[in-house]
Amino acid sequence: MTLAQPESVRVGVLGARGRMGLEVCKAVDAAPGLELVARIDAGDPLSSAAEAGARVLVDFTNPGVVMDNLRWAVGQGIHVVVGTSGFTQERLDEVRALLAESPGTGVVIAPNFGIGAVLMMQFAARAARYFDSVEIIEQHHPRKLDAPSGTAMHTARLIADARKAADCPPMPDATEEDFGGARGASVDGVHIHAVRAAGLVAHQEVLFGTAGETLTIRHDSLDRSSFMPGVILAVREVVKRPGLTLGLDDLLA
Ligand SMILES: NC(=O)C1=CN([C@@H]2O[C@H](COP(=O)(O)OP(=O)(O)OC[C@H]3O[C@@H](n4cnc5c(N)ncnc54)[C@H](OP(=O)(O)O)[C@@H]3O)[C@@H](O)[C@H]2O)C=CC1
Ligand SMILES: O=C(O)C1=N[C@H](C(=O)O)C[C@H](O)C1
Repeated sequence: MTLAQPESVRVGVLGARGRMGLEVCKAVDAAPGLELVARIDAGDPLSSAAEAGARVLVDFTNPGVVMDNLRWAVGQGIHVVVGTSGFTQERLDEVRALLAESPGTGVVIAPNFGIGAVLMMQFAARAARYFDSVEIIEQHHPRKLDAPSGTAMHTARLIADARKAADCPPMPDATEEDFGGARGASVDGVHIHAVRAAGLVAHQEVLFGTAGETLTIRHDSLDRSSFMPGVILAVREVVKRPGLTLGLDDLLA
């Protein structure tokens, strides 16, 4: 008697020739139970993913095209794992509205698939209420298109929410003159400083300060392989989770 094998999950990668896309194709190819059926990059028709029978698409493209990809995929009932940055509240609301029209379809959007980065964000949210000041310094390779990074923006929002919930007063800051953005970008009241330099991959520090002490929480992605366990976990989970899942926190719980 032969036992029926569970069918493998057919996966397509959008942005397949990019820095992340190349790594994701390798990781999907090597993952038991997943089958890489489509590698799609700029200029390739999205319809080739449907023709290849992709059940899940992984998107590592760029903030300018990711919403079109999502509109198409969710319209087809194809689950999507999104790593691409650039997700504002308005964009997330649009994704929720798209999903409401396509019950049963799942989308996971994670600002960062690195386990250490997920923990860094959780720890930062936990610490936020206990310090007078907090600023974020993110550092990336110079070919990154967006600044601040999606991870830094998400961290800032988590910190702002935690401080609001704890009724924290505004952070002390006497700056009156700021020549050309020296204080960085303010996201929900949290300052983010974006560094771009050759040799870097993806790094972030969250610097807390209060009377007589500081706390620095730092995460470094030294290689893009750091993101792969999180991406593969999301591909396996998205087929079981209709609707929008934001971040990896629920998947790791
Ligand atoms: N969530 C996470 O953990 C991580 C997220 N990221 C994010 O992922 C995104 C990609 O990063 P990275 O791989 O470094 O970027 P790359 O520029 O190396 O790769 C993006 C790829 O997408 C291609 N592309 C552009 N338009 C389309 C389209 N319409 N359909 C399919 N492919 C398209 C690009 O082609 P072309 O160059 O010709 O335009 C390029 O090959 C960024 O937003 C980055 O911030 C990155 C690392 C980790
Ligand atoms: O472009 C990158 O490289 C990265 N992008 C993501 C972001 O914008 O936060 C995740 C990670 O920082 C790497």
